Amino acid sequence: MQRPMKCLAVIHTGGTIASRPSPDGRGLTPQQAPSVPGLGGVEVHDFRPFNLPSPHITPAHMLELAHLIRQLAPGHDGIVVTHGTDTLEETAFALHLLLDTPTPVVLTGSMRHAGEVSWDGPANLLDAAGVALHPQSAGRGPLVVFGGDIFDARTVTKVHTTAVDAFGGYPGPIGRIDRTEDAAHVRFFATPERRRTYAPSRLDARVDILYAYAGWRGEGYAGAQAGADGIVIAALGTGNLPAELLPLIAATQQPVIIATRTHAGPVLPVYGYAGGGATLVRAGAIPASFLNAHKARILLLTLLGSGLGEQEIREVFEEAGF
Ligand SMILES: NC(=O)C[C@H](N)C(=O)O
Repeated sequence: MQRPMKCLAVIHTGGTIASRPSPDGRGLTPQQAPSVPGLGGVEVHDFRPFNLPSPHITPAHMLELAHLIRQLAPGHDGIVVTHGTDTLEETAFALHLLLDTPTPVVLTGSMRHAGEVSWDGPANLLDAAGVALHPQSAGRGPLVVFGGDIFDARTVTKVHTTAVDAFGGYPGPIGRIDRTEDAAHVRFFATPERRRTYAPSRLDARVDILYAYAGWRGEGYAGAQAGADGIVIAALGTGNLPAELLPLIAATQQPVIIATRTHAGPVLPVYGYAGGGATLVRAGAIPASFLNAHKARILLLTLLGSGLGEQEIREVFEEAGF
């Protein structure tokens, strides 16, 4: 039987978009999920699996969200996920790796809370709903909509701590939504590359991220090597490190992924001085391609949770299977 009108699922997870100043003066806390303003002719179903500031979101929450979306997708034309902005890109990328549903899934949030004159929650929510219900959004994988820009989950990243245009990332938005009084105008400029999806039973491996800096001699590395199932390093430039790291990486049994702390561009094994990218790869490290360190971590968690071994993990990163 055909559904009478379009059905939108809105999954609220917390974040500033659900926050208010706490009555006891502690500061902002997630309290009340917002409702989608003025969506005529659309049946909206709200879900609240948890209500958290996004620094409290874990990979287990991401897996739970993926299960919920899989259940909801067949009965809805689009799905919006509201989320705190701090870790939104990690959840978006996890869903990108976990979901193969054609139903559009769109994440959004806000940078200002409901008590501020510049509250951006309602506009972002309405934009996200407009994109989620747009026929051309299907089959593109999870998207992030913020400030009218549409981003793909693989490349989007938070670029500002306070501005309402808080999201960007190289090479930028893949589309745009603008609203006039009576219509939403959605334009896509690019189609995301094909991606592989994975079905891990758990996302509970321990993957540590270490951040490189001038003069790093490997402080903190031993702890990661002793306890983690995998290590991601936010390295320098095209994926280079101080010389002291080379023997440490060569002696590590777990996968070591080399990302970059630079904000855009690939990791390439070109430099041959001790600690240069070429020497790290010869020592067994795996370049993260264009993924930032925290997305490389989500990918490694997903691959470890799917039971992949080191060689298969290497192939996924090398062949950009994400
Ligand atoms: N704008 C926000 O949503 C930031 C908030 N700290 C969060 O990520 O939950």
